[in-house]
Amino acid sequence: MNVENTCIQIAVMVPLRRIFSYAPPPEGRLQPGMRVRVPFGKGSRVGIVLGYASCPPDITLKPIGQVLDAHPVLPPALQQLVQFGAAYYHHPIGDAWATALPTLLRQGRPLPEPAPQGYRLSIDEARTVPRRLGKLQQALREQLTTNRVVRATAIPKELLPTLRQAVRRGWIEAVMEDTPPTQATPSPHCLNAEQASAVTQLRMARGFSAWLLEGVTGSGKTEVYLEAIRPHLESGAQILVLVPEIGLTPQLVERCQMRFGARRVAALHSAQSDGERLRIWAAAAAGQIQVIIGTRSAVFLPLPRLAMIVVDEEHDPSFKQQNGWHYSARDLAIQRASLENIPIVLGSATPSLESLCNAQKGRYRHLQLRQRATSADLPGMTIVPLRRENLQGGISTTLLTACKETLEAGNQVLLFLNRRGYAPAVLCHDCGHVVQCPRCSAPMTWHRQQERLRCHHCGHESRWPQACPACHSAALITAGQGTEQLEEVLRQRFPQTPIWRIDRDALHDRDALATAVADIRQNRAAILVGTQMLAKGHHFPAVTLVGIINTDQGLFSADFRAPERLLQTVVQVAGRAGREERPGQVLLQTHLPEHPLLQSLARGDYRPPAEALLNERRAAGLPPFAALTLLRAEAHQRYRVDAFLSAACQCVPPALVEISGPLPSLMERRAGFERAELWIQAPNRTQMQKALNLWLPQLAGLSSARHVRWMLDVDPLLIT
Ligand SMILES: Nc1ncnc2c1ncn2[C@@H]1O[C@H](COP(=O)(O)OP(=O)(O)OP(=O)(O)O)[C@@H](O)[C@H]1O
Ligand SMILES: [Zn+2]
Repeated sequence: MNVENTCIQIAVMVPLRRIFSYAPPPEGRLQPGMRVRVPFGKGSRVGIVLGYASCPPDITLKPIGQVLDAHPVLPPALQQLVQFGAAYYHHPIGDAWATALPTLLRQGRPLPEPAPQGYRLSIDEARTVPRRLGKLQQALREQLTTNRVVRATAIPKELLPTLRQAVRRGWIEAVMEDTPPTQATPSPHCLNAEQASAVTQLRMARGFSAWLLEGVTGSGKTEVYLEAIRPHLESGAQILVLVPEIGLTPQLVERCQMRFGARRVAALHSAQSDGERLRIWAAAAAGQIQVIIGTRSAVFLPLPRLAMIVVDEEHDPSFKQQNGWHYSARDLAIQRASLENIPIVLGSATPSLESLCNAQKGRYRHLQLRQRATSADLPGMTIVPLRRENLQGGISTTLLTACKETLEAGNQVLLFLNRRGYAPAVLCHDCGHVVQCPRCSAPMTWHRQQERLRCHHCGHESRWPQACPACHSAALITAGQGTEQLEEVLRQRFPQTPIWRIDRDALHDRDALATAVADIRQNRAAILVGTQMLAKGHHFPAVTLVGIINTDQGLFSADFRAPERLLQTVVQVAGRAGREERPGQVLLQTHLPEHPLLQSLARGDYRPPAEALLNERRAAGLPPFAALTLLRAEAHQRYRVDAFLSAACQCVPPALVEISGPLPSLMERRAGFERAELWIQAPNRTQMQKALNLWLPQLAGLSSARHVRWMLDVDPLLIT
């Protein structure tokens, strides 16, 4: 007789592509989404209950070690989201769960009880209160009433033990949720017609719908989000705002707190301690926080009364995780909105080509803000041809003159250069040899302040070489400029002017950036030199001149998305100029003044060059007009990488996809690993998924797979 056994399926938090079966505990039924500790290998691991299944009777199952939760840690919709994301990006389910949960929960710590918001006398106080009250009890009772919640912080410290005892006895009750809901302050501005129309449409949205809010820099997109979410907050609902970087959270948190009250708004990001993150996570999950502003992983935050999701700067590549689970938080946010049947808004001045395409196809509703919200005009853009120009530290005379005039008028200058360090390369003046990272196929960057050569890819460091490794000459020189050098040149030219350098070396953390931003806003004439960090979302009222030092970097890259990113960066950086009364101007330094992309960009609008790039993608059969996946392999020996990729090529399901490769990666060597990849192209995502589902089990079974590290990047964003 063939009697089937029941087993329980567990996503164990390890990077293995399989689900594990255990014997169910004798009593109590476990629910999907609960954490358990299970015996695994020689030790134990935390895992997530996926469900019950039947298994053959001849298998002996190990019992589950310990049940960690009384309830699922994520609600059903988010369990589905993790499941979907693991399947779509073909990532091990256990590791996907580990990524979705805060570190302490992943380690098996108990879910903290959320702290009560306040206290009141319970309704049957008359029945439960002791007949004779002590002095402290009397004092406590005088503080409280039945119909009003008194905040925990308002109760004197010496009464707290008495309070706890009273709660246990039942004559005082702890209130977990705030009532009544927020009284939000309306916008201090009178919204213009386009803003008002966007707000009206968003407020009317019911059920799932995706909206692209395309608004030029300074058009008041944030104001639109705030006004669109206000009625939700007033009715007690929750809003999730995803931002690409923690650097952008402080200003947004501050703006939201001013409007909706400090306690209603919180940020969740990687700079917080594990304990702090868990506390915020639990408070949000208990419905105590109404607006949560977070980076990538906040997309998995449980929010019982979620009414709308906002993804700000949706074009930003930081939404895509670059290691481990390669998920796009923006794309999963859309999936989440659909699962929870709520609207989602993607906002940007420079929408990604994917989102533009979705808007054109009618998959997203398109909202546009074509004018700046203040009376300011968008800055004019001028191309500065560099050929034959006299350059000082990479700055042309034209740009230097413009800096001088701007400073003399008491305004601020922002110079953008997306390269940290003093110089991006060190080379031999005699033989031309470039000093390479010994572990990567990339030159070392010179950091003069620390007197170190550093590899920006693997972190390898060394001293300035005593002689050229190739010809032993001592004539080593730096080549090219980084922000450190730019700062130095400017200090010589403008010794009286305050200069801020804003990059990861100068400002280590979020607080340093926030302080710098605040100082800059207070100051008059000043120069800001910075990388990407400076480009995003900041509002500097006194900046009237923006200079882009090295426009051409993005035109030579082998990454097919580089021109799109160049376009977005230039428009975003340019958008920092002339945001208030004083008009702004932007100077683009380039060796390729006739380049059609730059010509089109210099006319000021994002859309025409973006459309041109979309046409190129269509012609080349690249995303968003096709689905793309990368299979990358790494090993210490190149032949192992090639053997695996060639074998992988052989078992591709025919006719579903097209394969190019094996091709060496853009960085052929990184951190000591040889790297190569296959490019898999399909006409659409459905076909791609079909092919990957057939292909992946075979890949894992290849004997050559044991000698390489391999990973799939579905919808790759940054090609490295
Ligand atoms: N209707 C309005 N009238 C006047 N000022 C406004 C209005 N709406 C927004 N502003 C102001 O304009 C400035 C820019 O607004 P906001 O930061 O919302 O723009 P944004 O589109 O999000 O900007 P960016 O994308 O460039 O970072 C802010 O100082 C804001 O207070
Ligand atoms: Zn390196």
